[in-house]
Amino acid sequence: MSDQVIRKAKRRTILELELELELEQLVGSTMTTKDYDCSIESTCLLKKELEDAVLRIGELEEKLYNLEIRNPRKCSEVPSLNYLKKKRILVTGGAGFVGSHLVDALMLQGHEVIVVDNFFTGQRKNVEQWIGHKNFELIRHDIVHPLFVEVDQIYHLACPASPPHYMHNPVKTVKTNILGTINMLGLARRVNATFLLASTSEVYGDPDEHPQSETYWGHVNPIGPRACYDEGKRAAETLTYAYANREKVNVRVARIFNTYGPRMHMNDGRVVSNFTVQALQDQDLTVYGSGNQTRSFLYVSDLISGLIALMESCYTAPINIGNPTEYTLNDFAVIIKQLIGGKSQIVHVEEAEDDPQRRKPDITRANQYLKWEPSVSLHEGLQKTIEYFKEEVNLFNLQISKSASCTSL
Ligand SMILES: O=c1ccn([C@@H]2O[C@H](COP(=O)(O)OP(=O)(O)O[C@H]3OC[C@@H](O)[C@H](O)[C@H]3O)[C@@H](O)[C@H]2O)c(=O)[nH]1
Repeated sequence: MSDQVIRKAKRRTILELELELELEQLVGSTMTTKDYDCSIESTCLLKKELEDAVLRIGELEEKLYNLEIRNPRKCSEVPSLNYLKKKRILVTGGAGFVGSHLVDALMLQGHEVIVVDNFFTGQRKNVEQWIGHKNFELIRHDIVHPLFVEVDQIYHLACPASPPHYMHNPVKTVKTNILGTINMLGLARRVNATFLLASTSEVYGDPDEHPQSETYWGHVNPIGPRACYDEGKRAAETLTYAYANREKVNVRVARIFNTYGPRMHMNDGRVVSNFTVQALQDQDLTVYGSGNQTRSFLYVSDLISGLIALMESCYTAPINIGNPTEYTLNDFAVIIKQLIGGKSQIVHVEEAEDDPQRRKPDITRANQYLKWEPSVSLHEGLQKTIEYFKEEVNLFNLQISKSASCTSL
């Protein structure tokens, strides 16, 4: 689906919300006028009628949604591949931020894609452009339970990736990484599928080697607040190579560094979404700790090309996928502020526990074996991300004023 079509759909939603809001304000003002003339009973009656109408609208919206699912929508054109080239591909976590961009790319190549997501952080709207397409299937399923599907490739992305999200339920995060990965590796073994694990730069912990190359073993606090994710992904890597060595599963391991772009959730909690949304709302940009810690930021389309190149390669050892241009968080806050403008100030708040102090990928391997390197500059990637968040913030503000006007009725 093109950016233009997405933007058009969003504009339509905003327009619809604006209309609803106007209508509600109109009804509200009618009520206030009537309030003076009518008895308390008639006001209550009106309120009841309005509540019934809201319920009815909800029912109709649900019916509309079901109809939309039954009637195939107009999806983007995809090439028709012959049976030798066309693959059946499972993407776990395919309704998430990264997963849904991967799904778009695979669908646009003409493959059959099955998305499995438990919708903890994934969102149906990220993949709804494909619902009804003959090459696409969406399954609500939690991969801590086994899954039986026939596929040629598995991209295993399922797991919350933002620190506040993965810390929210650490036991569940560990279960997803261990039981979920065992289930997906078991599936890969049964159906002889190539398995790609979305691992992370967090396996290096708070690194004492810089930049981080794949041969570095890491520096992780095994009982700290980040351990559920860091150790979970380390265990997932261990399982992946155990299945590769003992069960002859064909595996790939991508160590993904900080990635950003459209479809990040407004409340994602990671720095790109936090700073951008804060700046767009004229709120202070919250730098955790001194702001001297560093990160390097990869635009999501670059990550997707790296993941696909890895899956299609024969390279089985872990490989870093990230952008090697490093920024301090202080500098990054200034960049966001300059791009967005507004009245926000940059403030320093409490440091996050066990926050890695320096992070920058060594991408020599990706360069050498995948001929991959990032192609989108930070400036270009941030412009696209800011445009996306502008629309999200507008939508959010409309929803807030809508619910405020409902409550005041
Ligand atoms: O509002 C904020 C949010 C974050 N930060 C800081 O910004 C830096 C980056 O934080 P993020 O939460 O975006 O991401 P982190 O680097 O901590 O973790 C990420 O690492 C790589 C991926 O695998 C995961 O997406 C995620 O775990 C940290 O130093 C953090 O303390 C702020 O200063 N302010």
